Amino acid sequence: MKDYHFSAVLPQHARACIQEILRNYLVLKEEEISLYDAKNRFVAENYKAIHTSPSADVAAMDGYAVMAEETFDAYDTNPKYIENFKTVQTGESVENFNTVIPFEDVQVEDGKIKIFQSYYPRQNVRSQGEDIKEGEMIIKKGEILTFFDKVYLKAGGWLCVRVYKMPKVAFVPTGDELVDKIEEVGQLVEFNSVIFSELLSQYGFEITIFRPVANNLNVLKETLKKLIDEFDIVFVNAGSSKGDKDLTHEAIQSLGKVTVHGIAIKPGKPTVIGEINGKLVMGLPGFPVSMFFVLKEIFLRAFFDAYLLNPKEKSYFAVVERRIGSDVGAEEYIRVHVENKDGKNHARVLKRGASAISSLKRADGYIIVPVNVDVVEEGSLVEVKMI
Ligand SMILES: Nc1nc2c(c(=O)[nH]1)N[C@H]1C(S)=C(S)[C@@H](COP(=O)(O)OP(=O)(O)OC[C@H]3O[C@@H](n4cnc5c(N)ncnc54)[C@H](O)[C@@H]3O)O[C@H]1N2
Ligand code: MOO
Repeated sequence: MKDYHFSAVLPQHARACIQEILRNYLVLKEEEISLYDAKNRFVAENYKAIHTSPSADVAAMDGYAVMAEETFDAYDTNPKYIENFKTVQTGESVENFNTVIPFEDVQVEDGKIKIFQSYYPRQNVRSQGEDIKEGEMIIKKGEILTFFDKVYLKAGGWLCVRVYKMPKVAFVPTGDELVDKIEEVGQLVEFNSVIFSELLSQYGFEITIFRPVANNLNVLKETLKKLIDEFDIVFVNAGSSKGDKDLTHEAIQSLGKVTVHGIAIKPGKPTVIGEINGKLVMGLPGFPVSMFFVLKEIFLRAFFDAYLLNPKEKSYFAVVERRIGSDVGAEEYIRVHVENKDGKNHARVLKRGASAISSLKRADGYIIVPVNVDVVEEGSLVEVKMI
């Protein structure tokens, strides 16, 4: 008789299993690419600024570079003529002067400039190294390149950057009911591939999405056998729990080894972690919200830790609007809408069902309720991880 019983390991154990499999075969390669192509990539080296910016004290306005001290006794009823000056454009070195008077503030008479006020030293001057100093750390090995990291790298003298080549991953949806467009009652649109692709492309994974595979053990096994040679990691979606048509566990077990079936998380419990020919194969739950959290909180966290990568994820703090109950025995991921009222962030819990993507669409983020916590009291301050 089929075993319908479901056990579950702690999330940290599941992550450790993923890391152990990965460490045995997957070394991240590196490549050097143009900064302009380095979208969502992790750098493979420390980067320090090669030059200082600005490289000298420069004018912040078009005008006349002068010594501020020569202007101190000038005011509107006591204008003063200055002979010692240099005409400068914005960004040009002020050389031996320390202040810039904008063109529009002076009158030029007989090769001298007539000024009507005093100026303080360094007025309208950008100091050497004000933005970037030679040798300053711009980005550390393992960090993801953000928008302004790249601007900073270019300003600091780098045109190309060494980044990690992320693994080639395959996404295989399973289920007879899945189609791209509904033509018959009972069919469902396959959209989990969009979640997979959007999420993993944020971190530069090389993603291939396959057409849905039928609920047939032999077909699934043949598919996995083929893909495991070509890809670094294979993800099978749906069929990961213990229904009669849930074949992921059996397919992986018969071709390799299953190390985890069931993780103490909610949603996302029916997850399979295994290996075929030494490579990681994961069975992700079919419900979209469950799949999202398994990828984000189990797979990606394990992956980033294994390769010392820092995705620079953002979170903020909010006050819980109403008491939240949670199951003891499962780490729970609760979607929240966050609103700022009277200068304070308030988190309101959204629908908790794992089948409805509307809760993810409306969510600003989610909070993590640890395995051993059953209540988060109203008014508690919680960390909201951004989606
Ligand atoms: N007897 C039990 N039944 C279920 C359990 C359990 O513990 N015992 N767990 C429930 C939980 S929790 C989840 S989560 C789901 C996930 O299980 P499966 O991975 O086996 O997923 P399926 O049943 O095959 O599919 C669930 C649902 O998701 C739809 N789906 C699947 N793939 C896609 C896709 N690519 N795009 C869009 N939607 C997809 C599928 O049509 C189903 O409606 O199991 C519970 N059952
Ligand atoms: O794991 Mo299921 O994902 O609880 O809905």
